Amino acid sequence: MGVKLGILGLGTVGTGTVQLLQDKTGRHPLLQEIEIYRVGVRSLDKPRAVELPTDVLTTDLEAIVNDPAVDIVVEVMGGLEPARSLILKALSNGKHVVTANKAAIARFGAEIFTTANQAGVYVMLEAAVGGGIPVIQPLKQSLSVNRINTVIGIVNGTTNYILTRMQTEGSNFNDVLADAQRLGYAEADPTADVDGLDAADKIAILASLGFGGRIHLKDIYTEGIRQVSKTDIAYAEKLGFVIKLLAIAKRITSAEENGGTLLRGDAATLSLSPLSVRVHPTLVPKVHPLASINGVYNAILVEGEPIGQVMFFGPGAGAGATASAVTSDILNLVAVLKTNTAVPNPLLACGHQEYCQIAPMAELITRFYARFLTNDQPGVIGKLGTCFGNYGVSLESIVQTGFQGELAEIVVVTHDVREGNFRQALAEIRDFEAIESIPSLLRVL
Ligand SMILES: NC(=O)c1ccc[n+]([C@@H]2O[C@H](COP(=O)([O-])OP(=O)(O)OC[C@H]3O[C@@H](n4cnc5c(N)ncnc54)[C@H](OP(=O)(O)O)[C@@H]3O)[C@@H](O)[C@H]2O)c1
Ligand SMILES: N[C@@H](CCO)C(=O)O
Ligand code: NA
Repeated sequence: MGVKLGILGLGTVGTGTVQLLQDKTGRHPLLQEIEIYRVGVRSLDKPRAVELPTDVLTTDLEAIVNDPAVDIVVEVMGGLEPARSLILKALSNGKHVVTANKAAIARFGAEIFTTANQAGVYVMLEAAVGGGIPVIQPLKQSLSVNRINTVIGIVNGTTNYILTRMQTEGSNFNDVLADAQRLGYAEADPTADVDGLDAADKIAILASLGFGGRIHLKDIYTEGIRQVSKTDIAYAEKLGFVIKLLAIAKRITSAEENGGTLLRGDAATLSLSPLSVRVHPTLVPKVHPLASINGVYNAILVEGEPIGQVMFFGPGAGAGATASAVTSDILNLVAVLKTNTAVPNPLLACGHQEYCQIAPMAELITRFYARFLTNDQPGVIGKLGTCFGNYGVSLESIVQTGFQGELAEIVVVTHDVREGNFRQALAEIRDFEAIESIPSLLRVL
């Protein structure tokens, strides 16, 4: 008997998934076991790129998740509701779920995984982060024995495309965004992408898997790329950096907490020490592996002990790539159904109960890049240096190369500093008579 799928949504990802399921030749033989039993959509009148028997397509999505014949529900409709309720209903009805919906998982993961565990079924979400890139299963399975220290990702293709074009063309954010929208690389409402919200959803999921606890989205510091200017991209270039929107989850070591030199903590300390989880544009040294990830591509760098660094790279979106992840999840579940074991596989299930402790941004130890517009007076650089010194902020470089009209432009890169100290220094500097404005402030990897 075949495994019956109820697919919710037949848009980009749903269509890609149906195409993959219908094109079995040369792929894994388990695909033969799968029947596309129902596909739920909003409108039956829309033209579709795939052919399905007439009784398969329906607008009654409730009926799909309540149908006893359906074994696996594939949620590729997106949005928060009714996606959340339909996932919960499917799980309560004893169906496994595959979803590509990072927004729903990042917000409702706690109730979704609790419901799945109570019902003894699995929620698979490989497509939710990094699209086609295998990163969820590697974190859950292949890397599970590692003590994860850092997960850093370029996890939003739209913003990486915009920043790459700004870099290569020397263009403004607004011009590139408008062009990206015209070409279909950015959505009409680009908020979730350009303001970093999509990346925050994704790093919440990755951090939860990497560090073994739940994450409150509200605890993630999130800054998008609207403020990144072509001036900063040009300065970064001169200083040996590119600007990327990074999503970062990092274990803060006890030594960092104490503001001291880095030491590797023991297991007990690591399990208790808080995380830094954040999304922001970042100056990345050109020699760093993430610096060369361009265009719509995504990459996720994981650093763990004992493995060291591993990087996952590939297409973070698109019909075929995302369908690859969705369909691999489906195959995993078909294998589970065929082996018919009553004992849940702890490497497939998500059993986190506790929430991770997230450190406030003021405690972050990082390098900073800052650009100042000042009146061109004697002693300004000296005063900046002295004020930073008073707050324990050590400067790695300070350059004054350009002018913006009458105003001199001074760019500073710091050594590692405590963010709180740096901001205290900046508050004082803002009041200097010679300082006109501080147009940019970016963290440096
Ligand atoms: N696109 C990508 O490359 C990509 C990559 C990774 C993850 N994802 C995730 O995958 C999910 C789907 O994305 P997508 O790009 O495929 O979206 P999409 O093209 O907008 O397709 C959404 C589909 O869901 C159906 N739908 C939506 N709301 C519905 C409702 N209330 N009732 C019935 N049907 C409804 C739509 O029906 P109609 O066709 O009748 O309108 C459509 O078929 C999202 O969670 C997204 O974040 C997408
Ligand atoms: N909007 C997302 C799509 C994949 O989640 C991006 O730009 O990467
Ligand atoms: Na993925």
